[in-house]
Amino acid sequence: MVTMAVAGVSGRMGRMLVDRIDATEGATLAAVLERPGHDWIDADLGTALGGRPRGLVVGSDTDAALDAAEVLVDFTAPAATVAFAQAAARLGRGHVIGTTGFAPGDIEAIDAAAAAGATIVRAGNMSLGVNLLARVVEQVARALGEGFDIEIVEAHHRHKVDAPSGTALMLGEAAARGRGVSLDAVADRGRDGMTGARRPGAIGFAAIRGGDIVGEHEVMFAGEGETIALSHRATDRGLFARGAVRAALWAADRPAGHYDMMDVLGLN
Ligand SMILES: NC(=O)C1=CN([C@@H]2O[C@H](COP(=O)(O)OP(=O)(O)OC[C@H]3O[C@@H](n4cnc5c(N)ncnc54)[C@H](OP(=O)(O)O)[C@@H]3O)[C@@H](O)[C@H]2O)C=CC1
Ligand SMILES: O=C(O)C1=N[C@H](C(=O)O)C[C@H](O)C1
Repeated sequence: MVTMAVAGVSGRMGRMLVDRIDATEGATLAAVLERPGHDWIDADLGTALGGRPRGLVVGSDTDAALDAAEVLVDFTAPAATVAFAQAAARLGRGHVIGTTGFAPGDIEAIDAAAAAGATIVRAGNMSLGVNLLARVVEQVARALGEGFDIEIVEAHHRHKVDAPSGTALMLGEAAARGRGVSLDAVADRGRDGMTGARRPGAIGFAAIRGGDIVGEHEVMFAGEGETIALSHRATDRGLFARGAVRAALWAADRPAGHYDMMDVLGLN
């Protein structure tokens, strides 16, 4: 039985993770966390979720949660995630990171935590479909070369706070890998006003925000006289929770390191 803790348990993904862990054979929910000062702190999780008490109290003490659990599943916010990774390193635990919106320095801190003893699985998208799509995008980008312009369009619900989405960046990285370039060198992340003509070799990003859209991504390869479009549409957030719990089961008996969902799915 793999013991798991969920961070950000009151959030959209936090609630999904509780349901998914409860439904997964071989997984048990051992601790739940919210940020200090949150309304749910010290409440029984079952009651906070509007049901019966279940004898699990919402806390804000990361070390106590990691004493109780082998793996922390974390869909929260960048600053919180970096601190969780450092705690996972200190205590030698697994850390599944679904959080997006990181700055480059955050990724360096997560890498350092993995090097210092945490078993980290991090992915901007935990679904099988998107991870397969990333593989296909890499191959298509390699095959087509710079005669085709790459544009990535993503759409999400009105509450999303980061753009481009973690998934869009993951797909951009895959396309850049296919072309043998660094995404940082070619990304065009926002156009407005007199932008000038498209930069040759750019990988462009556009973000739509509205309503309750779960997550939609399209990678467009626009050439002369033809366009190829590869897309993924998530219709149920439970999809991401399923992938995250699979990653947590996988991480429980792996050595420390920084892995991604391709490792979990056996696509690497
Ligand atoms: N990789 C993937 O497959 C997916 C990734 N995501 C990503 O997951 C993240 C969360 O998304 P979502 O659930 O929609 O967002 P929500 O805002 O609904 O949930 C985030 C939760 O984290 C809590 N939180 C913030 N700081 C801390 C902290 N220090 N300790 C504990 N809890 C904390 C928030 O509390 P409060 O509201 O009080 O600040 C909130 O409850 C986003 O970055 C999103 O992009 C989402 C779906 C899939
Ligand atoms: O915030 C979300 O909701 C999602 N975030 C992830 C991202 O940034 O790509 C994954 C998914 O698209 C939903």
